[in-house]
Amino acid sequence: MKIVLLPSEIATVLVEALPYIREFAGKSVVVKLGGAAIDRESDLALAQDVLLLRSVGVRCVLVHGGGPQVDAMLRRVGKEPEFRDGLRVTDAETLEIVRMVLVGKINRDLVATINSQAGSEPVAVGVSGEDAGLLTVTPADSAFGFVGNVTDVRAELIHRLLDDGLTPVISTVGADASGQPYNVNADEAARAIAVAMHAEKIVYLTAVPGLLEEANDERTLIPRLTSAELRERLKSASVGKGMIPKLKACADAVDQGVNFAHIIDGRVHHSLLIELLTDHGVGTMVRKEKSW
Ligand SMILES: Nc1ncnc2c1ncn2[C@@H]1O[C@H](COP(=O)(O)OP(=O)(O)O)[C@@H](O)[C@H]1O
Ligand SMILES: CC(=O)N[C@@H](CCC(=O)OP(=O)(O)O)C(=O)O
Repeated sequence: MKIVLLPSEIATVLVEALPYIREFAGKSVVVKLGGAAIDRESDLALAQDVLLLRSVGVRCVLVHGGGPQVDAMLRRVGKEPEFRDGLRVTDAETLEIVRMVLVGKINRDLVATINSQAGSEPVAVGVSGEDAGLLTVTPADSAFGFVGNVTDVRAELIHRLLDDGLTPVISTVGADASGQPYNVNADEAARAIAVAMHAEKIVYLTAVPGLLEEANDERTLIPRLTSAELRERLKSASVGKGMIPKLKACADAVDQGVNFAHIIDGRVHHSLLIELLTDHGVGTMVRKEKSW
C-alpha cells in the first residue's frame, strides 16, 4: 500500500529532519549491515538512505557481514558450518569461501546497488580489510583456525575516501603483519572501525527490531540502556548467539568514545533514515551514561 502525503505533510517531514541534519553533518556514522538483514529490496532502500545522508554531509561508512550467506555456500560445497562462542571455526578452505562470499559477492552487490541509485555520480568504493592494511589482526585462540582479532584500523584511509566524496563499503576480512588473511566477526570489526574513526554513531542493522527482553517476542523491545546495563544483560539467558557479539560491540563502542550505538531492524525499509533524521527513535539505543 502506497501512502500518499499531502505537500504540507512532506514539508513537515523535511523540516523535522533539519535539526538532525545540522547535528550530524560533518560527523562519521558507521552502519553495519548484518547478513541476516541482506535482501534485494531492503538493500535498495538502504542504498538510498546512505546516499541521502551523504548528500547532507554525513560521513557514512557501510560495513557488512554475511554469516548466513557463508553458511549457504559452505553447505553447497558439502561442508557443515561450525561455530564456537558465536565465532566461525575457520579452516583454510572455509577462509577461501568466506573471502569469496564477503569480498567477492556481497561487497560487489552492495557497491553495485549503491551506485545504481547514485545517478550520474557513482560514489561507492568496495574495500576489504586486507586492502592497504585497513584491518590488522592477530590470531584469536588457535581452536578457531584463521579467526583474527582487530588490533589496528587505518582509519585515515577511510577518512581519505570520505574526503574525496566517496562512500566506503567494507568487508571484514583482515590480515596479519605477514599478509595472511583472517576471518573477523563483522560486529566486532565495525566497532573497531567506528572507534578508530571517532564516529558519532554506530548503527547495527539486523533482522529483529532491536534487543528483546524475550528473544522470541518482538513486543518486548528494550528501547534504551547504558553500556553497564547492557553488560549485565549479556549474562542473561534471554540473549542468544547472534546477539552476543552485537551487544558486546555496542557496549565497547560507547565505552571507547562512540557517542551512540543502535541496533535497529534492517528489514524495515529506510529504518536508518528514520533513526537518524526523525523524532521517531527506533530499535535499541545504547549510551555510556544515562541521558534520558
Ligand atoms: N534477546 C535477543 N533479542 C534480539 N535478538 C536476539 C536475542 N537473542 C538472540 N537473538 C538473535 O540474534 C539474531 C541477530 O544476530 P545475527 O543473526 O548474527 O544477525 P546479523 O547477521 O545481523 O549479525 C536475531 O535475529 C535473533 O534471532
Ligand atoms: C569469525 C566470524 O565468525 N566471522 C563471521 C564474519 C561474517 C559476519 O560476522 O556476518 P554477520 O554479521 O552476518 O553475522 C562469519 O564467518 O560468519
